[in-house]
Amino acid sequence: MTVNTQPVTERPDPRAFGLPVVEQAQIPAELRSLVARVHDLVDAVANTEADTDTLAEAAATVEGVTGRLNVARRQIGTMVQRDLQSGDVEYGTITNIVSGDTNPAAPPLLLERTPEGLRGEVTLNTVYQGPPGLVHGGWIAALLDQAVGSVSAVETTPGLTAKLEVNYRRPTPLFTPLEVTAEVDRVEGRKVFVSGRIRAHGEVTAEATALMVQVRIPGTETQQG
Ligand SMILES: CCCCCCCC/C=C\CCCCCCCC(=O)SCCNC(=O)CCNC(=O)[C@H](O)C(C)(C)COP(=O)(O)OP(=O)(O)OC[C@H]1O[C@@H](n2cnc3c(N)ncnc32)[C@H](O)[C@@H]1OP(=O)(O)O
Repeated sequence: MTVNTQPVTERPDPRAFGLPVVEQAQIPAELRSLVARVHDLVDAVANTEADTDTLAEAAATVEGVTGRLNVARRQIGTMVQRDLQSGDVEYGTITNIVSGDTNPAAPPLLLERTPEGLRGEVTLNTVYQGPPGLVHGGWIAALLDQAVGSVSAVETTPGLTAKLEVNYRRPTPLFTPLEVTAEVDRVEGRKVFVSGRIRAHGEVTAEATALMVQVRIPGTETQQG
């Protein structure tokens, strides 16, 4: 069910909360490349059995690079503005652990609008491993939290997760395309009831229901209840 209760023009601008906003197109290609290289680096480090000389040399190199990058850091809470294929505008935290554009630890999960809600595909490597060969249950919850939070933000207004219930139906495999979907089920005042699921090979491996509570937007308290 699509619940367009909030016209795009009324979506809150994070700048009104004092948060800096970066347009997605303004993220330098060089930073995107660095994020991808470091994403691969984390996987390499997690799995390497290289000799100790190589490990020591790599540690020194990485330490040096880290120092050079830390000379200029973003403000905490910096947001990224994304233009979805549907024409909608979405805001997200730029270092968001699941979807953040500049976070090498993010898989990342990229979501697009569908007639029902949001949909994305992601394949996870051993960095996200819990049981052997399987995705960590906390990461399954993180993917679902992100999907339901985003669908609530895109179809209504942004909120915080008040409650998230996850049912783990089947093991969720690594190195397998995972389809993540989410939709808004109903809205009651500031409460947005949402649901989401993860499928592997077309079969549901995990599903969630959640309650998002919309952030109070200054000047709209009476309309929001
Ligand atoms: C900051 C500005 C941002 C601007 C722009 C943002 C753009 C972002 C865009 C896109 C992002 C999408 C991606 C994100 C995805 C990830 C989401 C997360 O991981 S969120 C982090 C984890 N969650 C928390 O840390 C919440 C901690 N909890 C709280 O802060 C509060 O408890 C909160 C906000 C949830 C509610 O507090 P209250 O004071 O605003 O509201 P009350 O009056 O307590 O509740 C409102 C209604 O909800 C019910 N309610 C609240 N919690 C409930 C619960 N656990 N179970 C059942 N009902 C609950 C209450 O009973 C009440 O219902 P009745 O109006 O009386 O009918």
